[in-house]
Amino acid sequence: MYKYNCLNPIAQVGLDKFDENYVKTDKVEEADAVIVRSAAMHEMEFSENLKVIARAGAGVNNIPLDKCAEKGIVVFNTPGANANGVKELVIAGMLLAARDIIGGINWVQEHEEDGDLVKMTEKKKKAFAGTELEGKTLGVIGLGAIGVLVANAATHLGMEVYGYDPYVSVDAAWKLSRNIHHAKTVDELYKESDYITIHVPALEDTIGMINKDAISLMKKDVVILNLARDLLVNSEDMVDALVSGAVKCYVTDFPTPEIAGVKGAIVIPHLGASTEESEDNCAKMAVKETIDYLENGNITHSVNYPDCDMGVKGDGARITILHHNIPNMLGQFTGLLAKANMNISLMANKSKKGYAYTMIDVDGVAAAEVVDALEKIEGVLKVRVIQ
Ligand SMILES: NC(=O)c1ccc[n+]([C@@H]2O[C@H](COP(=O)([O-])OP(=O)(O)OC[C@H]3O[C@@H](n4cnc5c(N)ncnc54)[C@H](O)[C@@H]3O)[C@@H](O)[C@H]2O)c1
Ligand SMILES: O=C(O)CC[C@@H](O)C(=O)O
Repeated sequence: MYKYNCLNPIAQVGLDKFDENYVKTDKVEEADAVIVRSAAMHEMEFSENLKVIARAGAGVNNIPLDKCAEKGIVVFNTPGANANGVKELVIAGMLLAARDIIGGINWVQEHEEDGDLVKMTEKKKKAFAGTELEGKTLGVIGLGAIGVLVANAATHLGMEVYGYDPYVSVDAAWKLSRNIHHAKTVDELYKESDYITIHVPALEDTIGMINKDAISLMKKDVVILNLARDLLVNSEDMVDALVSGAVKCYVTDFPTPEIAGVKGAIVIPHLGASTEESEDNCAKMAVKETIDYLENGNITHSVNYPDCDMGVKGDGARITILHHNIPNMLGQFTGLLAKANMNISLMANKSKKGYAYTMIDVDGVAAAEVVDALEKIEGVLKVRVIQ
């Protein structure tokens, strides 16, 4: 029996995938698995029992990845599961920036009781006129799951699109329309674009990347969209740019006291992934990853451990070992098993940066003293036996 805890509301269609071997608990300290959306986990203490954290979403900057890795907790996310929801909100954001749709709707609401609303409308509407997206240039920073969808969709709106991503995956490159211009530097993208949208994770080298220096390279009246993370944009520099008119409009999915209420800022309350479809997709993927890890030890879409898959566990025991990526670990594991006269039927070992994962299928059961001995090997972080 496994216990799971949800730190945020998670779509029921995903939780329904947990069968009778799983029970929901409100006590995070007794959970084997935690399913989370945006809840901040950096200050949390993790119990020895916690084996997996599944982020029903893409961004993982709310989770202390290294602390989890050191405690032998595998963290998953759900790549691409909410990408379409975000793409559609980016398109909406560009349209809201291009025309004063919000101002117009607000005006109608203010005058909804006026008897001569129809006549007033025809006089007033020029105040809310705008421009079209067709023919304008869009720069997309980050060509991952969301960036590719946004870039491709924008070409269908008749926009000229530049994409920048020095680390683009082969998979993403295959999906990218051939009409997208490849920006070799982000500065080139800044210079060319009427609209700029950013779709990168919050990392050391991306935090604050949209700052006064970057803005100084952009066209005057540029529209900037940030549905990725607030930290990517230096808010002080953005407020200055909106006030001076260097940036015409800043569309953000992250309300902060500095930016909310500034003229030219369109501030959305983190709704990028808040669609029925995205929430369902994320929940289903997060639960599937969790079950496969708990029951088979397989890792798919982890952000702090390597992916590693040996299929469905067979009749014998499966020993899984999370450990540091250092020399002679495999030799020590197999040596111990050989000494205990245990036969290995299947084995896999994968590494990712400083961490590694070894899966070993043995015939029969795994003796407790062997497990104890494995746990004592220096560099081993967690040993699990799935019987
Ligand atoms: N508003 C929301 O509700 C919402 C929803 C989903 C994702 N997000 C945010 O959007 C981000 C992107 O999501 P995704 O699903 O496309 O992720 P992804 O991992 O598929 O794509 C990220 C892309 O950024 C690229 N990248 C990394 N560093 C870069 C750099 N310095 N310059 C240019 N490109 C760089 C990577 O190569 C990758 O292709 C997430 O990390 C998350 O923070 C927000
Ligand atoms: O869970 C959410 O609503 C937001 C998710 C989003 O920020 C993400 O990074 O996937």
